[in-house]
Amino acid sequence: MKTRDEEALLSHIATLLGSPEHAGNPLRDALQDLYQQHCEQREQVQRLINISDRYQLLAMEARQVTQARYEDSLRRQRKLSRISDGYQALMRDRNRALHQASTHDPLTDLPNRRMISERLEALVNERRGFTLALLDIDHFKLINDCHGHDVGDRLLVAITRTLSTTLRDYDLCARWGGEEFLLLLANTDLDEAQPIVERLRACLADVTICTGDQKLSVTISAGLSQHRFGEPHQATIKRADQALLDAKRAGRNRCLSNIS
Ligand SMILES: Nc1nc2c(ncn2[C@@H]2O[C@H](COP(=O)(O)OP(=O)(O)OP(=O)(O)O)[C@@H](O)[C@H]2O)c(=O)[nH]1
Repeated sequence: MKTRDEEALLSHIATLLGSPEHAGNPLRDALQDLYQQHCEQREQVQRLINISDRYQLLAMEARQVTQARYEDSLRRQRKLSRISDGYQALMRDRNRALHQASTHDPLTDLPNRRMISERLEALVNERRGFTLALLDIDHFKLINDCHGHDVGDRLLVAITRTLSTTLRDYDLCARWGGEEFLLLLANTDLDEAQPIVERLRACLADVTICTGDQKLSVTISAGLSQHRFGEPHQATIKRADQALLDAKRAGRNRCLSNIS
């Protein structure tokens, strides 16, 4: 029954029950009880509906609070993970920069003494053959003294560029000291290394830089030595250094090999 019909019926019954005209009707008491009972049940149902509505409202509010908390925590987690990603990228960059700084020379960007020493030690441990060439710029002090340290630096960088482009991909060239470079020619014996270093010497002699209206170039001296199996790499370097000294003493601008 529709609520409006029910309301009309109840109102009609109430009118009937209140009318003195029906006071003696034998069905009046039964109708009165029925009316009473119906009204009580109606109130009870209404109370249940109210409780159920409140419960659903509370449940909905609880769901909304939970959802809001979940979204908030998700936002925080995303923010944290963005911060963590950024931090990790920063650490990666820092580590890369630190590694580069600890293994490379800042002026020329060539591998430094530490890096080539580690490579040499590895080659010795693996019992792989190699030849070393120690290169030294002739009279470099004169360049610094006559033209200044900045010009000396530019010349070092220009020489480095030619060294890097002239060598084979698998050779390694490191800045060994101020104006000294150490070339590692892996899997190469002295006979093969000599023409390579000679060619390099010729290329380096062609390197020029301009300062004012002057063009500057330099020559280099080189000492070569082949690694002997079983000896530490320092011994091979020492022999290359001795050959370099011989090249300097013999007048510079030449390559000499240590075959002793
Ligand atoms: N511009 C510049 N000069 C450097 C650098 N490192 C070392 N030097 C200079 O290189 C010069 C090396 O001089 P010496 O060892 O006397 O040798 P040299 O004048 O080249 O003479 P020889 O080796 O005997 O031919 C010094 O003047 C150092 O100051 C550098 O990074 N930049």
